Parts: sequence; C-alpha cells; structure tokens
Amino acid sequence: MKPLLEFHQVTCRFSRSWALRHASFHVPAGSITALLGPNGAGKSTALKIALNLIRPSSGHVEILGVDSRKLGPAQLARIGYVADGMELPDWMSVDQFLAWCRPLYPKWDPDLERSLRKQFSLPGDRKLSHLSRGQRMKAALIAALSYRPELLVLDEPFSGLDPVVRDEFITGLLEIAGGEGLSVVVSSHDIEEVDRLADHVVLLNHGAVVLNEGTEPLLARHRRVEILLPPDLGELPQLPANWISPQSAGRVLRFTDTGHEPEKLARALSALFPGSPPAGIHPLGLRELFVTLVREGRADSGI
Ligand SMILES: Nc1ncnc2c1ncn2[C@@H]1O[C@H](COP(=O)(O)OP(=O)(O)OP(=O)(O)O)[C@@H](O)[C@H]1O
Repeated sequence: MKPLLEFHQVTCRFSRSWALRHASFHVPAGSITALLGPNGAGKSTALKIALNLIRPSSGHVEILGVDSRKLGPAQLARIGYVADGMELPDWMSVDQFLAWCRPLYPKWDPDLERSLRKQFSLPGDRKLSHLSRGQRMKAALIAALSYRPELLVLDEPFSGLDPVVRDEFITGLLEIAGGEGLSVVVSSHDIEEVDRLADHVVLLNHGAVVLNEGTEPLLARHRRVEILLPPDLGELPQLPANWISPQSAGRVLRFTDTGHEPEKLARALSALFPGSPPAGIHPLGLRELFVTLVREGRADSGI
C-alpha cells in the first residue's frame, strides 16, 4: 500500500539555520509512526511542511497522494492535526467549539465525540482561554479525532497531559487506529512517550534523517553482544563496521551489532576471537538503541 505521507529530499532553511536537510522518509499506511529527535531536530517544521503551513526551500512532500503545496479542503477533511500550543478560538466554550467544528466535517461521529468527551472529562461550559494547557490539548484532540480522519498528525500531543490521561489517550488511539486503519504520525522528543505506540520510527537529528524503519525490523537487527576475550589476546583487532559502541572492561568486550544475523555474528566472532563464544546476546529497547546511536555520534543527546 502506498504511504500516506512521503518526504522527498525536503530541505527547509530559515534565515540562519537549516531546519531540515534533504530529509526523505515516509509514514506507512495503517502505521503509527513516531517522529523522534532532540529539541530543534526539525520535527515540527517537517509536520508543518506536510500540512502546507510552511513551504520547503527544496524537495517536496506527498500527503494523501497530492503535493502538500496543493492541499485543499477535500484532503484537509481527511487529516487531523493537533500541535502543542496551536491556536484555538479562545473566546468559545468547549461546547461552542465542538458545535462549531461538527458541521465542518461530513464524517463527524457524534458517538465518538461523546465517548472522547467522557474519557477526557472536559467542562463543556468553560471558555477555551480558561482551560489548562492539557485541557486545551484534549479539546483539540476531540475535535481532530471525532471526524475520523484517515491520517492523524500529532505534534508533541502529550505535553501537558497528566500520565493517567496520557495512558488512556494512548490506549484509545491504539484502539481507534487498530479498528479503523487510521494512520498516525506523532512527534516527540521523549521516546518513552511513544515507545508503546509506534510501529514505525523516524529519527531526525539536526534536520537529517538518521532512521526510517519499522520498529520490529529495527529492533530485530540490533543486539548488544558481550564476549569474554581470550586471556592471551594482545591488542583488540579491527572490529566489523556494523559493531558499534565497543566498550571493554577487563576481559569483557561489549558492542552493539547493528546488522544482527546469528550465523554471521558467530562466524565473525570465531574468526576474530577463536574459542570465545558470546557470553550474552541481548535485544535492545528503543530507548537503549537511541542512546547507543547518540553515543556513536549519530544523534544528539536529549532523546
Ligand atoms: N520560524 C523560524 N525561524 C527561524 N528558525 C526556526 C523557525 N522555526 C524553527 N526554526 C529552527 O529550525 C530548527 C528546527 O525547529 P523545529 O521546531 O522544527 O524543531 P523540533 O524538532 O520540533 O523541536 P522541539 O522538540 O523543541 O519542538 C530549530 O533550530 C529552530 O530554531
């Protein structure tokens, strides 16, 4: 199936800085894609370009099959967008805001609206300007989800949500996405926020794409390996390029195998360290993996 969102060599330059540099990545149809990266990596800029809120300096984005610069009402009715700090009609109450949104979307689902309102327990008569940051986010989320978009674009959606609501929201999102085939792209600088959600990961750093891969294959091809070096080994031999982050302490050598295939690893180990079978081969979580990439200088800290 064709991806719903595709970045092709997108570059975005503000007066002095580059927010994106030749960024190419995609959001597979039906996926929940996490757009990760430290502060200033270019996540919000990428999402704004996708929604034609800003123009790229070069390259292009295809969203729902059209060039993002040609997005029209027909496509926008199929896309939900919620961003931390986004503008809302502050003079309206929650009730007025949702009543105002309803007729704008032919596919608005009143039952879904009701159940989200119940889940988020928002005071309907309170003005949007009088809501807390988290409550504003909830109001925007109800409005974006109730018309059952095909693509949901969330820019740091969890800021301001308390852990209980965040967890409920993630569970709700997983249910909706699973049941409806909704595609989601969610940006965050905090990997733990989206760890449970994402089945595809894009990692940006200084505007460049470091990773663009399904979570499962990404985690499957990485292993932390531990071996006990032979006692008579002199200097450490040159390690294969896909063994990154080597650390030795005494006779123990640890490294991350970034192209893990059990037989290939066994062959390389027995060639380099005959008689030293691995003492441990451990899978990594997303967070550990990104910390390793950070240490390798492939991404900044702050993830
Ligand atoms: N309007 C602008 N004018 C000038 N520079 C900008 C503008 N918007 C963003 N930038 C710069 O572009 C870079 C990327 O910013 P962006 O907001 O896309 O990062 P981000 O990954 O969303 O960060 P965060 O996690 O902090 O929200 C930053 O260096 C930022 O300072």
